[in-house]
Amino acid sequence: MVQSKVHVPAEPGTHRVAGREESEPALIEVANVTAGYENRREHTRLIALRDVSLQVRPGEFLAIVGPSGCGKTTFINLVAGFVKPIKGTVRVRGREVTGPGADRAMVFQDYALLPWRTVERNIHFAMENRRGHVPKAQREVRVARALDLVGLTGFEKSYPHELSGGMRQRVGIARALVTEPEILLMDEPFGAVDAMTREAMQAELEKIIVNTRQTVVFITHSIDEAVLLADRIVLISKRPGVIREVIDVDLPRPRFDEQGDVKRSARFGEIRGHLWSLLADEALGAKRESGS
Ligand SMILES: Nc1ncnc2c1ncn2[C@@H]1O[C@H](COP(=O)(O)OP(=O)(O)OP(=O)(O)O)[C@@H](O)[C@H]1O
Repeated sequence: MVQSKVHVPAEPGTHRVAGREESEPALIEVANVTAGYENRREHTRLIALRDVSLQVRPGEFLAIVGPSGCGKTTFINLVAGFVKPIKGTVRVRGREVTGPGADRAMVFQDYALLPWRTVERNIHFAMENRRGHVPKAQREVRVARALDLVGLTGFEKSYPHELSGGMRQRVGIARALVTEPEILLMDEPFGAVDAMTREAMQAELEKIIVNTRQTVVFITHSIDEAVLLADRIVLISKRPGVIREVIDVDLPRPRFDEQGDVKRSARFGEIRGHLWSLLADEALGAKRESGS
């Protein structure tokens, strides 16, 4: 495995968010994982990730970036329990992941809402399919709280087709939050919304996780989004994916304010520039290999 940790020196006065110190035991532990997909018809196997090891601390916001097809979704699906490793182990709180569980919830890029259900019924749906019965009164309270967190109070009776893309994605986030999972897995959640909505949703997500203190694994194709949201950024190189670099983002929080100070800071520019050059290098490497 190629795993280096670049040291982009920290600015004096910046600090880590409480509860995210290096010494804390890992919440998610991915150890020497190789994962891929069988093609039964052709008796072949595609290796998507090779010998990946990574630990995520409780309350940490981890962003995953890398070229298309490098295995980002495969990584998140391993943690979700949708994909099983060929080699290695994935553990959450020390217990091996053998399938999906109530401690993890996924937010998908395409919202994955049920069109025939109202907003509140879509959110209830997440609790209907969980082991461990939540009493009805408590379910109502949880739905109201999740809607409040994503700023959708008042839209309980609306149907998905009556909402904008950004609002639909907020329903997707509320549906993940309502089960009160320890870990939020987000696969390019803002990829389908316009730039303005995306910024607003990034700010909202930061507020939510400050409130809930959830651990987040977040896939994005946007360098700015990764730097704005993450405590650490993992760069996966082209297939078969290996971890090329892990970057600490030591920008102070909250990172979203009316003046947009963080985005204008020299430190933001430094980290962004570093990530850009790594990704450009990946893209050039892929071009060289394909001979174009
Ligand atoms: N269900 C599947 N069956 C077969 N191959 C798959 C399957 N899912 C993914 N792959 C392959 O595994 C590799 C990694 O895919 P993955 O979706 O994890 O990449 P990604 O980094 O998330 O890509 P993107 O950024 O384009 O979403 C790709 O070559 C893809 O074609």
